[in-house]
Amino acid sequence: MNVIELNGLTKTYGGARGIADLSFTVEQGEIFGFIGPNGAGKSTTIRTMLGLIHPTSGSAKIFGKDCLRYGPELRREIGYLPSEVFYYDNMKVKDLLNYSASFYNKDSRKRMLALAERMELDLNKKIDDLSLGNKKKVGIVQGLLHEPKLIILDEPTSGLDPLMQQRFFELLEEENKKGATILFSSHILSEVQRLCDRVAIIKEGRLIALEKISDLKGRTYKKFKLQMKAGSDATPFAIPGVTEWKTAPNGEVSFLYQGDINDILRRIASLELLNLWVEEPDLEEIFMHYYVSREGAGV
Ligand SMILES: Nc1ncnc2c1ncn2[C@@H]1O[C@H](COP(=O)(O)OP(=O)(O)OP(=O)(O)O)[C@@H](O)[C@H]1O
Repeated sequence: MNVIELNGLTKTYGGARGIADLSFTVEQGEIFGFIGPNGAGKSTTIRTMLGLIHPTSGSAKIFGKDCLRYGPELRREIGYLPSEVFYYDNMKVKDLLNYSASFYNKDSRKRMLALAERMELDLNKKIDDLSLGNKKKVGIVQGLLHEPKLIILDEPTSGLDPLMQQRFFELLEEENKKGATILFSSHILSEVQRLCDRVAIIKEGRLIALEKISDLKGRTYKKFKLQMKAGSDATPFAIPGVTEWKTAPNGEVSFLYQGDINDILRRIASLELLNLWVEEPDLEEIFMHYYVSREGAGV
């Protein structure tokens, strides 16, 4: 079953680009990464999905229901962590969380205590006195309090230290095992690599790729680094499939390659080399390729 379904979703802000013609689905039980550089349109997409802003055209459905028409009903089933959290600073953490819990027909007290303990959040502190990372934890507990079926996280880890990030990821994995579907928006690519099954890549408001993480990592790209003898000719590498071409003053050359591995090895064999390395690129390097250009060789 599709938990999220976007069809040609478009939002312009007074003529300026927000998002354009976005279509993708997220299935029940997935941890889905939503990746893009700053200003790509991630928050706009999420706010439209939550029924908080009106799309200019196209539609967004959650659990098969239109996000605008059924907004309030759907939001009860969603845990949302916005990229920036704002609170009434004078409140105590527990008062805020109890207030949030009162919107749902569940007794969330036990869950609140368990989540707060897990995330080392002091419920008796005033929100005013909390650091940025601790405020983020309030948002996390608030978002997960009602055991939502869909968890939408917009840049969730900013401000969390590495230990807390780890705890948070474990928590998300547990929620996912219990059946929650998760949409995780980020520009930090290693997070997506660690947690997600599939990823949508968005750039300048448009979807530019939709991939399984395993496909992205496994078969598509290899990273070559080679040290050529001085004065060697690099033209054998001016072929489609070679991107991210970089040269260093010591004659070292590196590039990403996508294509028939025999083809590139024959070209390498035609050169006089001092050294050669073949590595798995990390996702960062692969995504950079998407961000910068989708065409041709970089030689
Ligand atoms: N309220 C608004 N009014 C006008 N333009 C907006 C508004 N909100 C977003 N935009 C524009 O829409 C585009 C997408 O912005 P959005 O905040 O959705 O991107 P993002 O991927 O979430 O970026 P970031 O990672 O920086 O938060 C940007 O060009 C932004 O300037």
